[in-house]
Amino acid sequence: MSDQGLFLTLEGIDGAGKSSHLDALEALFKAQGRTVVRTREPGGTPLAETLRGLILEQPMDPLTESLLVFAARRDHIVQVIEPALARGDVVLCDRFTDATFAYQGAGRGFDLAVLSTLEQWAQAGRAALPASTLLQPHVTLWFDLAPEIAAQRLAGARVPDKFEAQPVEFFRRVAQGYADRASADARRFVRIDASQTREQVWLQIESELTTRGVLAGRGAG
Ligand SMILES: Nc1ncnc2c1ncn2[C@@H]1O[C@H](COP(=O)(O)OP(=O)(O)O)[C@@H](O)[C@H]1O
Ligand SMILES: Cc1cn([C@H]2C[C@H](O)[C@@H](COP(=O)(O)OP(=O)(O)O)O2)c(=O)[nH]c1=O
Repeated sequence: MSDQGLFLTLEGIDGAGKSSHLDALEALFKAQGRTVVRTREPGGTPLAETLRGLILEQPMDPLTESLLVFAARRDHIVQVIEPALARGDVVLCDRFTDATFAYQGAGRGFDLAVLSTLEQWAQAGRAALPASTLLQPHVTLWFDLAPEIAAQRLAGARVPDKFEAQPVEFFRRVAQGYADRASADARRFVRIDASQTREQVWLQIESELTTRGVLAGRGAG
C-alpha cells in the first residue's frame, strides 16, 4: 500500500511562535521515515517567492494584495504541493489559505465572499481532485496568542515587514479571523496555546498530533 500525503499547515498572527517549531516538526516526521517538503506562503516556488517580496514590501489595495496572494498560491499548489502529496510526502507549510481569510479578510476588511471566489478560481482545473473539491490542509496548527504578547516578542527581534508594522488593532482583527476559521472547521484546526514556553508549546504540538493519529504511522492523516 502506498503512503498517503499529509498536508500540515501552521497559522497564527505574526510573532505567535510558529516558525520556532518548523525544524523540530520536520525532524519528527523524518524520524518516522517520511519525506518532508518544507515550504511557505506566500512563496514556495521561484515565481511565488518573487510575488512574496512584492506582497510583504509594497503598499497596495486589498484586492491587489489578495490577487497576488492567490496567484502565488496557484503556482505553489500546482508546482509543489499537489505533486508532493501525490508522492505521499508530508507537506509542512508555513501558512496557507486561512492566512488570506485572516489577514486580507478580517485584518484588511476585504470581502470574504470575494476571497472564497478567488480561492475557487485559484484551484480551478487541477489534476488531482474533482473541480468541486478545494484543497485544504489535513491538519492546521493554529498558534493562538494575544496580539499584545506577540508584539512584545517581535519588538527588536527582526526588522518588521509591511504586516508586522501594523498596529495591534490590525492583529486583533486577524486573531479574530483565525478564531472564526477555527470554529468553522474544528476538525481540521488544532489550537495551540502559544502563550506558554517554547518547550510547553512543543509538548502540546506532539501531544495533539499523536492524539489525532498523525504521528501514529506512515500514511496517517
Ligand atoms: N514560546 C515562546 N515564548 C517566548 N518567545 C518565543 C516563543 N516562541 C517564539 N518566541 C520568540 O518570539 C519571536 C517570534 O517567533 P517566531 O517563531 O518567529 O514567530 P512567527 O513565525 O509566528 O512569526 C522570536 O523572537 C522567537 O524567538
Ligand atoms: C499566506 C499569507 C500571508 N500573509 C502575510 C502574513 C505574514 O505577515 C506575512 C508572511 O508570513 P510569515 O512567513 O509568517 O512571515 P515571517 O517570515 O516574517 O515570519 O504574509 C497574508 O497577508 N496573506 C496570506 O495569504
